[in-house]
Amino acid sequence: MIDPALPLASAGPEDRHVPAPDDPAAVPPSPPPLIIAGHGTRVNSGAEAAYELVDRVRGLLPGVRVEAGFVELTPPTIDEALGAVLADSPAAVVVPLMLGTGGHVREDIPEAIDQAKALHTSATVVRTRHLGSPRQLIEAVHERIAQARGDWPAEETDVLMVGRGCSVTEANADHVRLSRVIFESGGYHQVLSGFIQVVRPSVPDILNQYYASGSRRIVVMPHFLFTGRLDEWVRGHVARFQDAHPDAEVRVADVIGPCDQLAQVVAQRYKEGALRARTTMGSPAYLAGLLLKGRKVVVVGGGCVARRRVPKLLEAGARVHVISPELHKSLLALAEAGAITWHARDYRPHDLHDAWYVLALTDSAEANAAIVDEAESRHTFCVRADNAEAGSAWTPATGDTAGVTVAAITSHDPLRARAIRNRFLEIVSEEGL
Ligand SMILES: C[C@@]1(CC(=O)O)C2=NC(=C\c3[nH]c(c(CCC(=O)O)c3CC(=O)O)Cc3[nH]c(c(CC(=O)O)c3CCC(=O)O)/C=C3\N/C(=C\2)[C@@H](CCC(=O)O)[C@]3(C)CC(=O)O)/[C@H]1CCC(=O)O
Ligand SMILES: NC(=O)c1ccc[n+]([C@@H]2O[C@H](COP(=O)([O-])OP(=O)(O)OC[C@H]3O[C@@H](n4cnc5c(N)ncnc54)[C@H](O)[C@@H]3O)[C@@H](O)[C@H]2O)c1
Repeated sequence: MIDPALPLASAGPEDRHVPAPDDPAAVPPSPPPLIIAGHGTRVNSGAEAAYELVDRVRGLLPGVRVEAGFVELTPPTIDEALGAVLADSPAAVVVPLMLGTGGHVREDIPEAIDQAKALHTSATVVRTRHLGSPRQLIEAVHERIAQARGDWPAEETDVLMVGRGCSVTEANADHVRLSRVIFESGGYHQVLSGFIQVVRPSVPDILNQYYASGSRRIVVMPHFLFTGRLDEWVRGHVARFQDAHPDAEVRVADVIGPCDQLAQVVAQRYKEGALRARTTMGSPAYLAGLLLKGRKVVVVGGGCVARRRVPKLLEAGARVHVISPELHKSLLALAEAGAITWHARDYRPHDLHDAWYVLALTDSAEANAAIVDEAESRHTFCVRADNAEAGSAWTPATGDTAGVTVAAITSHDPLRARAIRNRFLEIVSEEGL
């Protein structure tokens, strides 16, 4: 039976489906939006600082939609902010704006993501690592300590690094580790850790310990992102200590604040997450294994890209015709040996007659466009080396080992495909799979 709706003759190039500008296939996918997942605060200046940071991150990520959501106290909530972006985008990246790995990172933020995803089930949401203590934030801490220290020499200054304190041991241990890093990289007399809640030693514990050991110049560094209640509590402890010990001097450093370094770390986390979001979505290409044995393949252009691809076509047993006024040395050797057929001239219409697969590999955009047009009209898959989106096939990075061919294909990131292919090959031989 013949479906009357089907054309009986193959469509000419003029009938090709040209994607409309609003067709999602016509435009490259936009980068996933970023949700900065903060804690929230009752203190207005803290909330303002969080939004100042959001603006700074926007400056570092042009073209990316950047929004904020909060665990509590400051609107909107993380699931509200995430839900709003998922209404317009198939993927999003959530960066926890948290220094440590406490309950917010482990439970509250994942729960908020699950809540938003329940309403957007096909969405890809990547949650990145928390901020931790990368180089930029250590630098910011040293700057805050230096500002507070003023004219005190570093080696005569004792530093109290104040962490929030929580019920997750690893998070508290990370804070103690950070103090060690600050000590070794800052040249201070001593650096000890104290906590504002849940665990000890407390801020007064350490201040008293410092005093008892003879310290009289102490910088207290509230290791928090923005001003808020915790920061106020630290200042309260210090004021009481000062009243009781007027012969000691204690200077309280500023919190990290919405500085450039913090914005850079958030942007860096976002980029890691955006890469994973892409990975989760995969390449837009459908990967098939072509059995080319005895079938005609036309390669137009005989330069560097052809030199890389022709040997693989020959390994698959294809009858390779290369059309090109000049040939790369290694291809010339293949032509002389009779392994390929060389047509020593420019591409001409009808050159693709009888071809099963075509590669447009010239360095002329006009020639490549004409080749793709002819291939389209013949319904023959065609790679276009200078403009992948205009072709109808992409070449994966491939490699052979132990009776298997592995292939990796990305989306316009051939060097990454190559690196992944290489790792695949290593895994196959290392693990004897
Ligand atoms: C994997 C590999 C397979 C192979 O070729 O066998 C491959 N490209 C490789 C290398 C490579 N490609 C480029 C450079 C130089 C640039 C650099 O150094 O960064 C190098 C390095 C080199 O040449 O060493 C540049 C480049 N590539 C494409 C464009 C045009 C565009 O994106 O629009 C441009 C810009 C051209 C320009 O500027 O004009 C397009 C494509 N390249 C693809 C495959 C397809 C899908 C890949 C995927 O998405 O996973 C796709 C989409 C279509 C296609 O061509 O089939 C192979 C490594 C494997 C191996 O090492 O064995
Ligand atoms: N897709 C990829 O992996 C990839 C990698 C590198 C470069 N490129 C791009 O692909 C194209 C080819 O790259 P290359 O390094 O092989 O270039 P190249 O200069 O080494 O080779 C181009 C070949 O095309 C031939 N040619 C030019 N006009 C022709 C015509 N009208 N008909 C037939 N043959 C013609 C030339 O004689 C030459 O042999 C370039 O546009 C380059 O920017 C793509």
